[in-house]
Amino acid sequence: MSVSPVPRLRAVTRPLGEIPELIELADPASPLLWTRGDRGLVGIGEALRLSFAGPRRFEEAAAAWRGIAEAAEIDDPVRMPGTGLVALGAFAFDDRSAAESVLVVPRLVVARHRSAAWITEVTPRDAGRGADPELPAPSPRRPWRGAELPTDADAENADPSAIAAYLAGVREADERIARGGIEKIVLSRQVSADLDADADLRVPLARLAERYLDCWTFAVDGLIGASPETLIRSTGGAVSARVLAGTRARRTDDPAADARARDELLTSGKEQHEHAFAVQSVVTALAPYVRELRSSEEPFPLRLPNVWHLATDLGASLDERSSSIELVGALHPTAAVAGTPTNDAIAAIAELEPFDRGRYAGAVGWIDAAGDGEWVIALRCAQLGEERDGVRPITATAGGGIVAGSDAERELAETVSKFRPVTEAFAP
Ligand SMILES: C=C(O[C@@H]1C=C(C(=O)O)C=C[C@H]1O)C(=O)O
Repeated sequence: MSVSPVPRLRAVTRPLGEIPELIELADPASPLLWTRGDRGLVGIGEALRLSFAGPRRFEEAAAAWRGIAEAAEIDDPVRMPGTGLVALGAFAFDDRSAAESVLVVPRLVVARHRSAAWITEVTPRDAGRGADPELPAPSPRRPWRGAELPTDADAENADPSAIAAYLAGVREADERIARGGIEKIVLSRQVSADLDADADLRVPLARLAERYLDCWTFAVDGLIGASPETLIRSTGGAVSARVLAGTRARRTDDPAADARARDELLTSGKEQHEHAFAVQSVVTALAPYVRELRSSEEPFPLRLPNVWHLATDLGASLDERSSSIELVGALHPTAAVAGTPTNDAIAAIAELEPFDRGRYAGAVGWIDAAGDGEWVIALRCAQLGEERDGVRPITATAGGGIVAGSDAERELAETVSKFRPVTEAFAP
């Protein structure tokens, strides 16, 4: 999409004297949120929405955003990451996806970074200057009835044909890998349910943010989740990323079994090998854009409430002023969510997964006028659809990397663990 004429926006940021409750300020029906621990931002209303599709979606979004940022008048005495003009975004996984990729500029942004808090109002530049933005009152909580996402094969409303298709896909992927030429294919499956159309989406967001402290909890255009995997964080020339690959379910009921699960993950040759693929794919994609790329020496165990992951953190200095969306475009899709080699893995996913991933395994995050921002891989998430007959469909997706010797039933069990953040967040 080309944005012409370029919208001319004014962003006015002012410090806040109190620390706001971000989630409470979110719109209960269409929240815009990005938060982790004592930092984050909530968007209220929309000043501008841009939509992109196809193989050039990242480039087009980066170019459109650069034009909008250059044409904007920004009054920002606070000057921290996320002050001034910001957009939240969500990008589809596949070049051929029917799902829109979007950048949304909220009309109001309320944000905090540790003990600092601020508010930003965005208006058209030609509208004239108004009074300073004021903190709005949160809307009252609505009743919550939730939805039961049938992730277990033996759940009452499970879809046996979808589970059979997933298992057949994993076996076929394993055979293709055994024949050679392709090393890893990430396969996923979907589960759906209906949610009351007037459900208060602050309920699942508060649950995710409270439980998944090491994850970014997000809500952008109906995509809601809490992801542990930082695709790219870019602030003032410093970039970082967190690569995950390798998973074991947590055994929180039995500390000794839980420690064994962690140790097995750390010592498994298969998991270490799969992890190395994923790290290499990020290093190769990032290398042309950065200097002084460094990584944690060995993969470390990342403990989440539902799973253990093998994790590697990367850090580097940005070479030129590439925007965070350009970096996302260069990195996507990593081996963690597609496989290796990338193009063969993407083709295999299109053949073996009987659905469009939409924004699952795409990118979700935010960008500011300088191009800085934070983006995660859209994992542990669900997409809400449009209202029909008083309900909104909710579809969650989870998957895992299939490599030589993967076992289909174990992979199925792993998806159940990966669905947990979302099933528990949306539960009654
Ligand atoms: C594909 C997902 O997760 C990815 C796959 C992992 C794996 O195969 O071990 C681990 C973390 C993520 O990179 C998902 O959560 O749906």
